[in-house]
Amino acid sequence: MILMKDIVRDDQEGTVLRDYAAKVSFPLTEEEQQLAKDLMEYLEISQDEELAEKYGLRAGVGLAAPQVNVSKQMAAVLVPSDDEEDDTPIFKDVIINPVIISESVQMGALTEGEGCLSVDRDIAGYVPRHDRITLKYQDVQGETHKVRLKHYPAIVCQHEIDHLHGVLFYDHINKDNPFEAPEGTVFFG
Ligand SMILES: Cc1nc(NNC(=O)[C@H](CC2CCCC2)CN(O)CO)c(F)c(N2CCN3CCOC[C@@H]3C2)n1
Ligand code: NI
Repeated sequence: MILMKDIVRDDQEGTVLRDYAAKVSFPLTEEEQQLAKDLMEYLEISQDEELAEKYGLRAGVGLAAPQVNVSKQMAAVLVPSDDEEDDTPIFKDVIINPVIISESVQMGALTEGEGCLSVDRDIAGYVPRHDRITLKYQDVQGETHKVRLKHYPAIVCQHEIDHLHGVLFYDHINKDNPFEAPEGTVFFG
C-alpha cells in the first residue's frame, strides 16, 4: 500500500513531479494494474478517519502517479457523495491518458484554496479552474469514457491532470493578489 513516505514532495530533488508524464499504452502491465489499485486504495483508506489515523495518511480525493514518482498519465479520483441519503461517490475512477476536450469560460475555485499531498506547506490563495469540463479518458480496461463534470469533481480532475503535466496548484495562484479571481468565478466547498 502507498504510505506518506512514498509520496514525493515539491521540495525534493530529482523527482518526476515537474515532468510531463508519459502516455500509458494498453493492455496495462501487471505493474501498472497494481499501481492503479494502489492509488485508489490510498484514497479509500485516507477517507476513513480511523484507517487514515492508523496509517498516518493525509486525506485525499485524488492521487496522481507522478506523486509516487511514476511519470505516467494515470491518476485516481475519489470524490465522495455530498448527500447523506446516498453514499455513492460523485466521481470514482482511475483516469488514464485524460484529455480535457472542452471547458467552460466560467471559472470555479474552492473557497478554502487548495492543498496537495506533495506540498507540505499551506499556500493561501484562490486556484481558478474551469467550473465545468468535458473529460475524455481511458479506464484500467482501456475503455474510453467521455464525461461532463462540474464544480467539485471538475476541480479535482483538473488538479490531477495538472500533475500529469508537471503543474502544481500554486502555479495558478495570482502572485500579486492571491485572493483575486476572474470575474464570475463560482466559489464552493
Ligand atoms: C478538496 C479536498 N482535498 C483534500 N485533500 N487534498 C487532496 O485530495 C489533494 C487534491 C485536491 C486538492 C484540491 C482539489 C484536489 C491531493 N492531491 O495532492 C492529489 O494530487 C481532502 F482530503 C478533501 N476531503 C473532502 C472529502 N472528505 C471525505 C472524507 O474523508 C476526508 C475527505 C477530505 N477535500
Ligand atoms: Ni496534488
